[in-house]
Amino acid sequence: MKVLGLILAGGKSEKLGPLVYKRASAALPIGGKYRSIDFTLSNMVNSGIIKVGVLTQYNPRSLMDHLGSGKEWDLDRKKGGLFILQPYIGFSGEYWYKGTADAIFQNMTILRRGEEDYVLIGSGDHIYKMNYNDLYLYHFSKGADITLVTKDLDDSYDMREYGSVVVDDNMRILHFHEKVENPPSRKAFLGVYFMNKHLLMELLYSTVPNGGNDLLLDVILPRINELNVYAYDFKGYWRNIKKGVREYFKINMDIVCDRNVRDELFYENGKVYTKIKDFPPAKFTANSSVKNSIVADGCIISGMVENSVIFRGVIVKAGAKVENSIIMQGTVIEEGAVVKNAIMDKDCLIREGQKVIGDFEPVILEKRTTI
Ligand SMILES: Nc1ncnc2c1ncn2[C@@H]1O[C@H](COP(=O)(O)OP(=O)(O)O[C@H]2O[C@H](CO)[C@@H](O)[C@H](O)[C@H]2O)[C@@H](O)[C@H]1O
Repeated sequence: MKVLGLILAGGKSEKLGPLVYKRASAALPIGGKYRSIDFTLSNMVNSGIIKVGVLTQYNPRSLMDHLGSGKEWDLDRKKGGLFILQPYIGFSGEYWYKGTADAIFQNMTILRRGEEDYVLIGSGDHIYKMNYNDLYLYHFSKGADITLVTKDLDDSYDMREYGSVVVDDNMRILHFHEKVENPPSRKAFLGVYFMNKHLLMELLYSTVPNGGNDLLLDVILPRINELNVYAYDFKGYWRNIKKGVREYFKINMDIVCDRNVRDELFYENGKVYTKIKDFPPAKFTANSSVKNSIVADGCIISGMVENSVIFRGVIVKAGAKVENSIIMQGTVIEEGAVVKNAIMDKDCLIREGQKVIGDFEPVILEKRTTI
């Protein structure tokens, strides 16, 4: 069975503030060396998908730079491969994507021409590890037209931010309430769809030209009773960086502090692939002290680092302290500086003795800030 992968990566994620001023959320650095999109893209490749279209729109430069030819995911290939699907100016006008359905509709050629029978749609914002083969088997066993991946969310998620799903005893979806004030259940839609490609094409042809631009709200939900739409419960770790700065911070801290999360994301069901950069190994000098942290290649640590994620090429000089923080590539923290509860974007400079201290809400320093 051949499956086409589509990754929605074009939304503007306003809740991430300065972190997405210059990049798409799908390109946000995660866990010391990855970008957010690596997780869904690697899940697809690890599940045997060899053709993937990435739908981009908002701030695509660094995302495209990261994806390149797709070789890191083994997608630079003659059959299949990686397709970056950006809006374009055509003969009869400009075509910004007006929503998720419109984005796919405008790239109908990739659906029409491909030899795949099925399509799996995911998002570049989600951090999880999943083997989609189990989803396919489930879909066929239920005789489903469409299967949506769901999860029973605990109290650490605000259910008002998610689609809330009500199912019958057989997991067929009876009701779907999109981001409502009083969600009827804690079973949330995770933004992953699986269906027959020809069904998707039919649905798009009959919806998008009539002004329905959103895949969930305009294409799927109006037909939820008419089609067999099933929920597939995912039990593993799943979070969405798009939900805000705290969520982004939490995901990184989960990777540092929770062994189960690390095992699940990085040691089960295949690897998470990413763009490799040839930095030398990290160096810890004689007076450094590093506890419960991730430190990437190219770093030179002479100070103290605790409960933090330190990306490539960061320098923490003698006597400096970094605690509960995410420090992105190329930042320099000079002698005696203190950084606590902070997210520092790339190439910042914290001068000798300066303090950058956030509280429950981490303080964010934009790219190339000097303090
Ligand atoms: N014009 C465009 N072109 C290309 N890509 C675009 C796009 N507009 C948005 N996207 C991308 O599509 C994905 C879905 O974004 P949406 O804004 O449609 O929904 P959201 O993630 O808030 O909720 C959805 O996902 C959550 C789970 O995260 C569910 O609970 C909820 O029911 C569901 O609506 C994101 O990855 C986004 O970047």
